[in-house]
Amino acid sequence: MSGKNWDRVPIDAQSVDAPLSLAALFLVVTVGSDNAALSKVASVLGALDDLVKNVGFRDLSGRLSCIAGIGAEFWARLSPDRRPRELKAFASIAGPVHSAPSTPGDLLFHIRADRSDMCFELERILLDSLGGSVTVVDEVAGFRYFDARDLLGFVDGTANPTGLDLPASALVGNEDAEFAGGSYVVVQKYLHDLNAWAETPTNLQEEIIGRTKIDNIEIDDDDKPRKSHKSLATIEDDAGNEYDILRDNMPFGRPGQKEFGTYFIGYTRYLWVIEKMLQRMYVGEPPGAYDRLLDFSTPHTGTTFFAPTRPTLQQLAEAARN
Ligand code: HEM
Repeated sequence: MSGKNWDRVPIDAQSVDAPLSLAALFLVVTVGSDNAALSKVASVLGALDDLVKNVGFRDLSGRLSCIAGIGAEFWARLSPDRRPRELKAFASIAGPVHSAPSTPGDLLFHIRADRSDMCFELERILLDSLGGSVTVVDEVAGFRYFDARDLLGFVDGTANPTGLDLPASALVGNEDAEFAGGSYVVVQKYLHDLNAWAETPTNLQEEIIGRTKIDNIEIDDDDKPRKSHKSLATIEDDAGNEYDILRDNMPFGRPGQKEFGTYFIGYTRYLWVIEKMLQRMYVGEPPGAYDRLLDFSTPHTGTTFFAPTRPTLQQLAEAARN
């Protein structure tokens, strides 16, 4: 990882570094176009920490946390003059076989806890406070599944940065000093074709992911013409520096509806890193050799946000409330 300039997680960052939880809720909303909606949302954002405390204090061992992310369009309404350098709407991608859509979202709330009732309670109170000022466009309740596996049966999250690599990969640094400590967040809701996956022999599944299934060992495929998901998602610059992101993907589903999914969420210091991962997955490297994970996984949403530090969130809320 290049350009390390964090010697600790800054205390005013939102809870990007919260430990992977047993439950999560991903809530995406759009905000009404009138000024009343703007000022209502601003006042709720300003009080978010208190809302989290109200629910979180009822069981501290539940480790409730909530990150608010702001989309590019809504950011421009909150703060027309200052914006994080790379913030823009998710750009849809049309690969030779698979496409990634761009879908609306003004605000993301990434709620995590070790108890799903705490996630539920915070979402309920949050939406109650926001009232008619927002429209819910997507809401997904995720759960931790055996050994942190996704519904395809592979352990998901192993290569995440830890220790000081975490802030160095996930939090903006001095390259954009005004927004240092914030994080770009990209989400995509994927639905899987589990029948087709089940018919795929395990050795081919392992080739597609780039790790063994049972014991989660990396498979070296750097010299292969058809790269695995793991290799396509590994980003290096010309000098050989690797750029990581922080993922907190969660399985979700409704077996009765034959719905089986992975909610992808990535936090990154540089938005271009996730954009490059997506290009390599959808267009392929070399072009055409796209990520075969996509033959079994279809994205239904795609949205980009910026999660500013707590003081920046307060300032934005304060300015827009008046
Ligand atoms: C259907 C959705 C997805 C599933 C089920 C999935 C699953 C996995 C699994 C099982 C691994 C290997 C273990 C690990 O290191 O976590 C992995 C690695 C990784 N994935 Fe995904 N993934 C998905 C989508 C994405 C997307 C959309 C991105 C980025 C835009 C991404 C980025 C990465 C990265 C950076 C790694 C680590 C690569 C390394 O070894 O350095 N994944 N993913």
